[in-house]
Amino acid sequence: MMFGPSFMFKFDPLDVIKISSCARMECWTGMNQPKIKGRVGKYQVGRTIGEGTFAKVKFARNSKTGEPVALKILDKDKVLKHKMAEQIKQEIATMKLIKHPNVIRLHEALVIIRYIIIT
Ligand SMILES: Nc1ncnc2c1ncn2[C@@H]1O[C@H](COP(=O)(O)OP(=O)(O)OP(=O)(O)O)[C@@H](O)[C@H]1O
Repeated sequence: MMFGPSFMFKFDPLDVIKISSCARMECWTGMNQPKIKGRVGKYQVGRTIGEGTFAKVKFARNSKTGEPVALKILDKDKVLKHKMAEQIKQEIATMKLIKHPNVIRLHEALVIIRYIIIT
């Protein structure tokens, strides 16, 4: 297959992973013996700690600082099916602005870039 100027890349903004401060005591007490199963960027990812309607939440640890975090992987198919993309984008934008000791801090939202080649 030849790739030329008639091809373009379309990034899908829905493959999102959210990294927040972890609100579970076990995240902090288990910090010294984490069962790390994989890696996403600078985060070492461990076991699943919760599941919601649209996402699975896993224990993770910032490999540079050692800080435990909650890594939330959104289920793209469910998000699309329930037309929740706009609401999730809005939630991310709002959470980034909130810095309060009693509110979970959203550290970052990573877009997992995949591409579809359009001819
Ligand atoms: N920052 C966090 N720290 C620790 N545990 C978390 C964190 N975020 C989510 N969880 C756990 O993961 C579960 C699923 O979270 P999620 O945000 O996907 O859904 P939910 O808020 O419980 O419900 P819904 O899907 O209806 O919004 C939570 O119930 C909680 O147990």
